[in-house]
Amino acid sequence: MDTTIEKSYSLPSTHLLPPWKYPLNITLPVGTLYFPSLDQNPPHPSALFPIVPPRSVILGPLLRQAHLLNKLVSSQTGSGKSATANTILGDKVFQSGISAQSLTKRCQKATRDWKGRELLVVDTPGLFDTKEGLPTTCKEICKCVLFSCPGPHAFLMVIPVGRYTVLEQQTVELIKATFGNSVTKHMVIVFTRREDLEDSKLDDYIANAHVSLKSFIHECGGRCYAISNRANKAEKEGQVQELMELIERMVLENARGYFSEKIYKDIEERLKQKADILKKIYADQLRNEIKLIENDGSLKSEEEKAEKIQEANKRYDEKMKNIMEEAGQNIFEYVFSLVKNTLGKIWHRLWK
Ligand SMILES: Nc1nc2c(ncn2[C@@H]2O[C@H](COP(=O)(O)OP(=O)(O)OP(=O)(O)O)[C@@H](O)[C@H]2O)c(=O)[nH]1
Repeated sequence: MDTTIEKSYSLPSTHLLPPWKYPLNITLPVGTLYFPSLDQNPPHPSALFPIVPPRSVILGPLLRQAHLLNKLVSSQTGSGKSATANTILGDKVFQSGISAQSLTKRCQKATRDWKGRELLVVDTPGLFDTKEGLPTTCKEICKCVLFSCPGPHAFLMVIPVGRYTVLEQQTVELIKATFGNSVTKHMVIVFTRREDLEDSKLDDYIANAHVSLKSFIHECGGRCYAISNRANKAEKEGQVQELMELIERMVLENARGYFSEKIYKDIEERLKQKADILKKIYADQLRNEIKLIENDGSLKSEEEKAEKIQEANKRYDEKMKNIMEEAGQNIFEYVFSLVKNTLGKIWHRLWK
């Protein structure tokens, strides 16, 4: 299985994928799957397939609340976002474990080849963590947004079985404030610690759940799934299959669309514009460089010139390979101000 991870900030390479590839993005605590629309021009790689599969899932550490949980629920650790991401990725890619503090410090993404599809999972750290503060939280959300641009197919809200406190409710409020209310149309609730249900069914658990959880499930169109990240490998793969089927149904219900509201809206366009400008700059640079080499009197033989030109072409190719990442870095401040403006309005109200 091909699993890769990038811990530092970089953009997903979806724009550069050959047409036969279609990645799936996942974000943990809130996971998101999105399908590109078929009339996209040029069509998104995944739009080229008759049955459009989820392209990206963000398995949602969109919200990390470890410090708050520590206040209210002693010895409470993470909800299992990284563990769920690892289950989906089929490998221990992200750090997961018992800790009084959030283990995941930075937004990170990893991809997996799953049944011929590229699955992109975004794991975010301490988001909405007041200990980190608003600027750090905004920065991590920005990375998450850029990782999953032009928008994820699904947000996976990861909650352990037996827990739905005021913290989870606040988290949901924050997600909605950041991404817009329609985010729930792209949301699946993933209950971790499925084994704690023992002989009970998830339906029975939900039937007896607190009204606030029932209402949240209803908002998410009844989409929920119980997962055990402690299951053996074969069982985990079976769970991933079921979860993906659920996500695919949701994506089809959403007219195969990925989540592209609010903050995602013009980011894709800006990314493209910035990338086009950079492409032009680098193409001009290459042309000038080649001209200088051709007219360089100190280079005696044609072989010498050809070698220099080849080197210049190589440098150009390298820049082109990283063009989307560079474009993302260029618009980072813009995305940051978008997120900060939105989140700043509710941050102090929710976390006071
Ligand atoms: N029994 C059981 N334990 C689980 C399950 N999922 C996660 N865990 C455990 O719960 C603990 C926390 O899981 P993480 O994946 O680190 O949780 P997280 O939400 O990413 O946590 P932070 O990154 O610290 O915020 C770890 O010890 C996991 O092994 C599950 O389905 N069953």
